[in-house]
Amino acid sequence: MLEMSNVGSYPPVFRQLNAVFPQQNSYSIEDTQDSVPVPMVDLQWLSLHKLDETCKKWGIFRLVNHGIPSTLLTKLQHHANMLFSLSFESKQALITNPMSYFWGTPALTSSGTALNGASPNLNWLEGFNVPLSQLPQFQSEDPLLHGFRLLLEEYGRHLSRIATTLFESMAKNLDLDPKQSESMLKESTGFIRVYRYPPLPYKAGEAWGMIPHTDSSVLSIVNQDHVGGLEIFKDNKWLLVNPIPNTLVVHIGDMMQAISDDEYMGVKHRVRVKTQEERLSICYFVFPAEDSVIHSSKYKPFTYKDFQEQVQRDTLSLGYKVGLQRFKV
Ligand SMILES: O=C(O)CCC(=O)C(=O)O
Ligand SMILES: [Fe+2]
Repeated sequence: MLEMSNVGSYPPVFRQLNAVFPQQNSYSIEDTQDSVPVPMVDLQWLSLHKLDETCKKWGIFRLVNHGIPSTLLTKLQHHANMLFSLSFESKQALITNPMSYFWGTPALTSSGTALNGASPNLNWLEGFNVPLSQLPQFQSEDPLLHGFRLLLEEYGRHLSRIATTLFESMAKNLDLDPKQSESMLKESTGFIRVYRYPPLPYKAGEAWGMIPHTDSSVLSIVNQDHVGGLEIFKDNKWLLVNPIPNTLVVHIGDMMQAISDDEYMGVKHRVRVKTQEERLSICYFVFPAEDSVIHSSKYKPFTYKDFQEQVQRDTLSLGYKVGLQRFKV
């Protein structure tokens, strides 16, 4: 149950309507959403065939036997929760370069600041952006932050191992040009985003933790807590991807979709917020090298930099990302 004393930890924009917390959920996820049997992929006993089929049919899968100790997952979640529960002002002061603290939108500039602009869509979330390759530069005397950094580094090493194994297997399945593959996963392009989705005050009406989108990444790997709220758009329905302990959720990102010539398609997803419970998720994204050209029979040649700039323009002018459609041949 949410403590009123925690309200000072939320960015002010999420507090103004917080005078009264509702006693009951204004809606129930279970009423409107089915839980969906997203396929499981076992990393230890990886079946290339199953992986291929799942990427083609779903664009998303659950990953088990990933080799991340459950104690690391628990410790990281615990640390993230402690950091989020600090006051808003402390987070602004403590989460500094190369990390950044953002809220209201998951769309960030390349330096990690929130791209709020004129966007009419307030996403009900706050987060820490962590560029993994720059993390060693982050120095803090604060023991909580120092511990957080060490955990992120350890977690980042696992995620980079997992993303590499998955990507190499996908590249084999798709018979990708090794030159193209080489620029897709760079040590320098791994990011972690740690999100907290505050509870949605009853009076705030409709708001999404994250509005519907596909990810701009090559691959994204999501570690969600027990609360739930991640939904995917499949067969013309929004379906809940309920949390399963020690199980990650892997998304095919736009860049993987492009180099696979749309054989693997990312699935549109969103995050629903609850009225009484906040949700934590820890997401890893890997992107291509900025300047390497992405070739595809379905899209005009473009670099990830071109793509990101287009996404930023659309986010500012329209309030959402158009994505790969902008590059269709
Ligand atoms: O928090 C989540 O579960 C999903 C986050 C997400 O979709 C994203 O950052 O792109
Ligand atoms: Fe996403």
